[in-house]
Amino acid sequence: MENALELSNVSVVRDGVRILDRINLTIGQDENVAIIGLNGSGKTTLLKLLRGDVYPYDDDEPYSMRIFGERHWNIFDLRTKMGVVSMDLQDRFGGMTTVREVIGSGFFGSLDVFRGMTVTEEMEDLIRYRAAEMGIDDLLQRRIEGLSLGQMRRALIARALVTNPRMLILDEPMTGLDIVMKSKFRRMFDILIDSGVRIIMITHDLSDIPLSVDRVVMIKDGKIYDDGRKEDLLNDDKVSGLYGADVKVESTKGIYRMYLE
Ligand SMILES: Nc1ncnc2c1ncn2[C@@H]1O[C@H](COP(=O)(O)OP(=O)(O)OP(=O)(O)O)[C@@H](O)[C@H]1O
Repeated sequence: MENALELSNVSVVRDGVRILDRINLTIGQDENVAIIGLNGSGKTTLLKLLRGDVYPYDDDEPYSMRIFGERHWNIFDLRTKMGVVSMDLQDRFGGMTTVREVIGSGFFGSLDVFRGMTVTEEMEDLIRYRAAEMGIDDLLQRRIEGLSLGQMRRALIARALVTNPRMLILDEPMTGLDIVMKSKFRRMFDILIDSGVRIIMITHDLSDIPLSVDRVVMIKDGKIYDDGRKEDLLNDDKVSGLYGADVKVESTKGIYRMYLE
């Protein structure tokens, strides 16, 4: 089986600054991964690279990047196989858009489904199915302007899932959620993983990492700082090295927490 991702010696340069620096990263199709690192370390740029929003820097040294085994991708096909939930997406929908439209827009990679696009009965079924899976099927006709953060986030996850992607990339999906909602989201991601969806989660908070995500990739200053199993990397030494501060890490029943000494 081909790997989901294979990056070899890949850099991203913006405005003359090397934001990702000769990254080597392979993620198998059965893996679920959390990507952690300080603000500005390059996590979101990595996501943009995978989505085709930014391109590898054509360095003197050769690089290669394969996604689901392919070197070249039609961006539209790629985006149906890789669902993304990110904070910037949340701000880009107008308040009058309904939950159904938000979810349906996932079929077209757009922010509005009704601009000359046909939503088939099969698509409607999938919209309802994913809405029900996220527990928001009663909100389908609601405009998003009055939604809570948790409801909106669920709508965006349903949107990302509507094309039955192989992989879901979550860029800080728990930011702004309260402790109870975070725990619900963690369990929801575990259920999705059980159902066969693979997750790559970018996060600042170790307690966001679902039980079923067992690999951690640490990014520091645009480089892979460390990469391995959760239980080997989420400890005082490694996390303190990553953040450049005295960090204490604790775990209870597979959920990790960190705090500054
Ligand atoms: N278009 C750009 N031009 C110049 N620098 C950029 C550009 N985009 C990002 N950067 C810089 O690249 C670095 C990495 O940014 P990135 O958003 O990938 O970090 P991040 O790890 O996702 O941070 P955060 O956790 O704060 O979201 C930052 O220093 C950022 O300022």
